[in-house]
Formats: sequence, C-alpha cells, structure tokens
Amino acid sequence: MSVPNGPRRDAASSEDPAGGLSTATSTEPAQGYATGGSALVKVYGSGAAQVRALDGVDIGFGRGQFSAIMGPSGSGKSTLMHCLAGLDVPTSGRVMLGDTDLTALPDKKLTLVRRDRIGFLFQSFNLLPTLTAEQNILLPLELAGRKPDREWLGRITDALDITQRLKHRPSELSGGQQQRVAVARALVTGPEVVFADEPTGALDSQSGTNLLNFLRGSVRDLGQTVVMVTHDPVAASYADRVVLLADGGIAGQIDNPTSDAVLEALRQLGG
Ligand SMILES: Nc1ncnc2c1ncn2[C@@H]1O[C@H](COP(=O)(O)OP(=O)(O)OP(=O)(O)O)[C@@H](O)[C@H]1O
Repeated sequence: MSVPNGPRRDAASSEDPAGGLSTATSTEPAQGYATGGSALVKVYGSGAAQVRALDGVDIGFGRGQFSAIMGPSGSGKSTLMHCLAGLDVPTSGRVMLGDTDLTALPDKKLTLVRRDRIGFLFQSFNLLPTLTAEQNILLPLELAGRKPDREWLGRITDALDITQRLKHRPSELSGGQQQRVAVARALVTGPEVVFADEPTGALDSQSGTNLLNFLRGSVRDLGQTVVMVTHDPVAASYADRVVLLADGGIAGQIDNPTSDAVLEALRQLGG
C-alpha cells in the first residue's frame, strides 16, 4: 500500500517544516505541538476507590510525527489518549490541539473540534452496519455538512485498495478491509491528528502490517500526525517515537524505536 499525494495539508505544513521530528520531547509543554497536554491529572472515583489515572503528565506530539504510547496495563495510555482527543475531560491541566485549548471549550465546540479536526481509529472498526463502505467513509463530512473531495476520496481508497468494495456493507468485507474503510473515514476530513487505539489489535498479522505501513506512509508523504496506543512492540517500531507511561506518568521515550528496544523498555517497566 502506498500513500497518495494529499490534497491539502494546511495544518501539517506551514509552521513547522521539520515536522517536529527533532524537537519533540516528552517533558515540554503542550504549546507549539500538533497535540499535547500540560500538568494533566485525571482522577476516577473518590475515597478509597479513587484512581489517579494521570498524575501530572506533560507531553507534546510534534506535527507530522508518528508517535506510539506504550506502557503496562493500567498505566494510563487510554486515559491520556482520550483526554488529548477530547473524548474525556481531565480533572485538571490543559489539553491543546494546535493553538486550541480543548479544556477551555464548551461541549458543543468540543464536539465540532472532534468532528472537524481529529480522526479516530479504534480496534473495533466502529462502522455503521446499515451504511455502505463509501457512506461510512463520508459520514464525518456529511455530519459536518461538507462536500466530499472526490479526487481525494479516490486517492485514499485506491491507496487502501478498497475502491472495488465501496458499495458493500461492512458485513460483506474482511476484517482488514473493514479497518481500511475505517482508516479512510479517519483521513477523509484531512484531520490535524489521527488518534489510533490499538488499530491492529483485531487484524491478522499481514493486514496489521499493511495498515501500519499505510499509517507510516501517511506521516511520511502527507505530513499526517498520528498518535497510536498499542501493546505491540512491533507496531510501535513503525513510529518515530515511543512515549512510555507508568503509573499515570511519563516513564521515558524512545526515538526511532526498534521492537527489541521497546520490548526491553517495557520489561524494565514491568509491563
Ligand atoms: N472510567 C473509569 N473509572 C474508574 N477507573 C478507571 C476508568 N477508566 C480507567 N480507569 C483506571 O485508570 C487507570 C488507567 O486506565 P487506562 O485504561 O488509561 O490504562 P491503560 O494503560 O490504557 O490500560 P490497558 O493497557 O489495560 O488498556 C487504571 O487503573 C484503570 O482501572
């Protein structure tokens, strides 16, 4: 799978031609990044049942970078991603999407930001069963009242090798095809950031490899920013950077990770 030349990538290009690749570190504040958080705390429950899922996290993800978030079970990966993506609200701290402070937005505006500026990719493909593949892909645009860019749509679906399957419903597609439809849906709006939660978790290894290559290519060729939560060191090795979490805090980072380096880091964290 190769990645088409994109139509327009206003966000990824202008301010940071280096794509943030060399400058991002896990302890810098949120501003100036595609997405990030400052002093993020997330507390669930109260009293004896209280859990501090995030315990003062400072993190920035550079534009045009493919980042993986890893760590032992319960370390706060999903919580961090959900807070960054505006799916959950931190107890305190600030979440930035570009120059927008998500934590300062009222619910309605946050919904619009999620719809218009963020792409989502989950382990379960979350396609609507009654819609065709094409209708599923175009849904975010439809909800936004935006007209599809047919050329862009054609390029994405060609690159993902699903052009022949667009009239089919999800139940008529393989798991790998369904996930590729979900990828097309995540990219169709030209989002500033794609958040992916275990995107290869439900795929066979060949489909998973294809998907990771595509995501990698979208970063390389389109300047897409991708933030992925994964348990899989091989999946993480496709990223430019791995951020390690432990007990709700940043435990380290690995630039240009190999699966062995990730495995060793996780072993040290007890994951
Ligand atoms: N809605 C919730 N209510 C109460 N506690 C929660 C809730 N969501 C998460 N937690 C707790 O917060 C901590 C962090 O959870 P989180 O799901 O972010 O971890 P994770 O690193 O993604 O874990 P895993 O790898 O198992 O998916 C855990 O102790 C979890 O039990």
